[in-house]
Amino acid sequence: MGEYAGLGEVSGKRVLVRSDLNVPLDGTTITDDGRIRASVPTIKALADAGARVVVTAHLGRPKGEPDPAYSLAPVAARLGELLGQEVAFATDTVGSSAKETVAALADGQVAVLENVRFNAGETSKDDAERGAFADELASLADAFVSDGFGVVHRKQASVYDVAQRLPHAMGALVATEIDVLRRLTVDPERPYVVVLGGSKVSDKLGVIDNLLGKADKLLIGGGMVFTFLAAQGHEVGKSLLEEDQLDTCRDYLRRAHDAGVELLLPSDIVIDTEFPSGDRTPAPGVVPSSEIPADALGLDIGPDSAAHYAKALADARTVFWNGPMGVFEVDAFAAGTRAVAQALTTVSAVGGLTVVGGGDSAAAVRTLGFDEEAFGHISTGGGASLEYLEGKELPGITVLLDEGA
Ligand SMILES: Nc1ncnc2c1ncn2[C@@H]1O[C@H](COP(=O)(O)OP(=O)(O)OP(=O)(O)O)[C@@H](O)[C@H]1O
Ligand SMILES: O=C(O)[C@H](O)COP(=O)(O)O
Repeated sequence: MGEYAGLGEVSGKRVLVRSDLNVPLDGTTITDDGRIRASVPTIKALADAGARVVVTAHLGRPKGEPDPAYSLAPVAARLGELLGQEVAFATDTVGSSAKETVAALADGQVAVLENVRFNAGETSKDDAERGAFADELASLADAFVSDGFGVVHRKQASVYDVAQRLPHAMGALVATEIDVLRRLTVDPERPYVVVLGGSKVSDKLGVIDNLLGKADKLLIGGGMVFTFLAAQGHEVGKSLLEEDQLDTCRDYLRRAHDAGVELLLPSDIVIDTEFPSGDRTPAPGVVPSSEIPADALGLDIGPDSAAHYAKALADARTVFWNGPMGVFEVDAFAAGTRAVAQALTTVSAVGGLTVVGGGDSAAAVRTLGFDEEAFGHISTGGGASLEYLEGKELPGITVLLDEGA
């Protein structure tokens, strides 16, 4: 016998758990298992309470049909290691393998269903198509726990529609993440500094709109830098550039100035002539950010900028960081990311709140050898945490709070 908060007695019940197990893979090798580890407590609590736990999750962005490169099989195996118990794996999501696997579960056992995005209904914009797939998912379970914080900003069948079809509860991970992010939005201790980088530039520019009214300083790094530099009229060579966002960046620069928010751009850039690839030895150089050669591309913030950013973070009491400062996966372009991570640990050490959000940012702090405990909170959500900070409605959260659901 055992209960789960919000669901009551779950012993003997089939409980569908939506986790975010979208981890970086090199072939079938998981290069960072942070999201799997973060998903364990909810799955374990349900299994310990005697539930028959059915985990559904996505990996990458397959095109609505099976694609072996995106199979969750290696993830299920790793989950089994972390749970210390066997985890069954269904080779489809709602087909005969899923049905047989779920039917074979005993109380306290766990199964993982194959990548939910192998089904077109999962991400369909058509409510009926999504609903029909959610019906199939829901038929596998008696109750639903939403624990995939990294996907709560997606109105997708396994995140949103399924919650309308089953008794549901918020998982422990989602509850913790929301709790920390609330502390960033409701009266954050100042100075409040936000560091933004990474490569999903247009996805992330939107958050600046909202942060201009909230943060004291905004530090820009990663691929995001070059659209700002281009907006200032600089040559950016072959660097990542989103031409259609130039006006937006100009607007942000002007508004930051008017609002007295320090919007910092790097003064120097680490460049190379090619994007790093396995068979080529990097040939990094450093140039002022206003002098990027036409045949080069920017791959990290330069050493002067890294030192300047570390200084800008030194007196912060609250920091949110999303997106690496450079292509940290390659050592030659990791120094900027390392410097920012180091500066955050210093803020944490003197009692400030530091939050790292984003799959790659979280992976970066771990692969660069930092102790996770040196940060206040490492969020499993990239886009999700940004949309929360933007003040946007998160469908995967509102559906849980909706009494009618
Ligand atoms: N100057 C740059 N040019 C191209 N890519 C860059 C540059 N700087 C960083 N990157 C790449 O950005 C990627 C991470 O960006 P991304 O926006 O996905 O961040 P994230 O922390 O994973 O957030 P999310 O979880 O939202 O995806 C890394 O793989 C890194 O190599
Ligand atoms: O990696 C993420 O941010 C989440 O797993 C969501 O993935 P998505 O951006 O493909 O929806």
